[in-house]
Amino acid sequence: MKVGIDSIAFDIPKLHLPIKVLAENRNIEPEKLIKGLGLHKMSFPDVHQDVVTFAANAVYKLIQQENINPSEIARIYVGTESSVDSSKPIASYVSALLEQQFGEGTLRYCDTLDMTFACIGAVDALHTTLDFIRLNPTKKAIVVATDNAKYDLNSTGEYTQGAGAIALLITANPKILSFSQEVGLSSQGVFDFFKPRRYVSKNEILNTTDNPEWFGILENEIAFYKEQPVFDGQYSNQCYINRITEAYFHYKEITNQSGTLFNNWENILMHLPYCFQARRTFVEIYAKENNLTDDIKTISKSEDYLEFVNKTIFPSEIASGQIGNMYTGSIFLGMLSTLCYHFQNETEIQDKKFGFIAYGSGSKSKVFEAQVEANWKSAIKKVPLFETLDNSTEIDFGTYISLHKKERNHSVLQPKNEFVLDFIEKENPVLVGARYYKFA
Ligand SMILES: CC(=O)SCCNC(=O)CCNC(=O)[C@H](O)C(C)(C)COP(=O)(O)OP(=O)(O)OC[C@H]1O[C@@H](n2cnc3c(N)ncnc32)[C@H](O)[C@@H]1OP(=O)(O)O
Repeated sequence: MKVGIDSIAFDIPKLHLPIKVLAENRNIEPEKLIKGLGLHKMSFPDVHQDVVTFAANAVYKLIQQENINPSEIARIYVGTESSVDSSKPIASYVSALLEQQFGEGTLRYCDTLDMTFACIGAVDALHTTLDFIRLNPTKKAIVVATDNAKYDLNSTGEYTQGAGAIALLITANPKILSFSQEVGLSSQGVFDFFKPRRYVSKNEILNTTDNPEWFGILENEIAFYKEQPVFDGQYSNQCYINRITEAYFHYKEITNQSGTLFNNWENILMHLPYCFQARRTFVEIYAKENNLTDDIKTISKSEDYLEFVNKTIFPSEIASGQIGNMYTGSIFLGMLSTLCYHFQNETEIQDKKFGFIAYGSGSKSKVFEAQVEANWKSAIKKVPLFETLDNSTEIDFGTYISLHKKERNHSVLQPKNEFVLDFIEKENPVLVGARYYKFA
């Protein structure tokens, strides 16, 4: 029995800052970001948007697009590393919002859960959900990746920022992709990128320029939740390369393949923390598989490698360069970008294989395969990815800074037919920190 993705929907910020504007304001050569890292636009959430609204809107669109009876959804599993609460999962916010629209009790028998492992959490949610459908082939399940990839101002991560959610309907006999059961793995506990919970004094918090979100007061101390990670960029790249290379060769070993594994893949879908991460790192695997002994920089600039990248990796980069990092959603955004690219170009990819190379800091990589199914075109036709990107609204540098510092009281764009953040409770002691949402 085949199990995989039957339908896809997404929700992303409607605002972006052109990367050239960010570069000019940070005294960085724009060409470094555009030609060196492949960045064009950096999407940024409006005042009324957060990881809950992205997830709820993506799932709501998926349900409407496929005309699903919400009471038939057996599980909603969220992959995220931007949770808004240390106990209550985003999935429980999503099910409550769906019940607001479809009626109380409609999701009472739906299993809801969040999974966290940096950028690979949604791939973990996908794998456990594929197994669930293998055991329960008549059921429908949803996996949603949602994140806000927010970095400190002036950091090397700042130009890679982005946000949004991708929802996947997982069923037996799927229309779009069916997945292999085997998964290549590599994991090692490291500190390349993480988000420590910090307890700081009231003075420190009042003097910070970050405008962190507060969620609780412990006598003279304030528990402070910071959205931005602590990270070492170049070290995180090295961890990424080590893990993906080990997981790739582990997959090759457990599937008993002796030839060049990636030659079986029409496209390669990797975690893209920024647009060119895949092309800049896959070259290590490419060199090993082809027994190339030149230095990596020379191989990465070779005509053969560039031709290979254009065919296998470029389609996944199109959306990434316009949105930025989506953390858990990035690998699925690359997948959607690739499918929309083939649909637009009328390429026939039925029965072709995609290779997935996922990474989460901390660190873990998973490598696995999927096959394109017969009805992929009818399903992808419904997903307006490139049209949505073309309609994004440009903001200026001052607006970006005010959004980053949470200094604005009003949205830049008026919300339209979507779930929005209404308010966060600050007074009532038994509800302090509770987040309230509505459909606007
Ligand atoms: C979160 C995870 O998934 S872990 C894996 C990735 N880590 C992250 O995303 C953490 C956050 N990000 C970061 O810290 C940084 O953005 C990094 C580490 C990804 C990139 O670091 P930077 O120091 O900005 O860039 P770096 O020096 O590595 O690369 C710049 C590229 O632009 C190129 N470049 C520089 N100037 C120019 C120019 N004027 N014209 C064209 N290209 C240029 C460089 O040659 C280099 O490309 P190459 O190595 O392919 O030749």
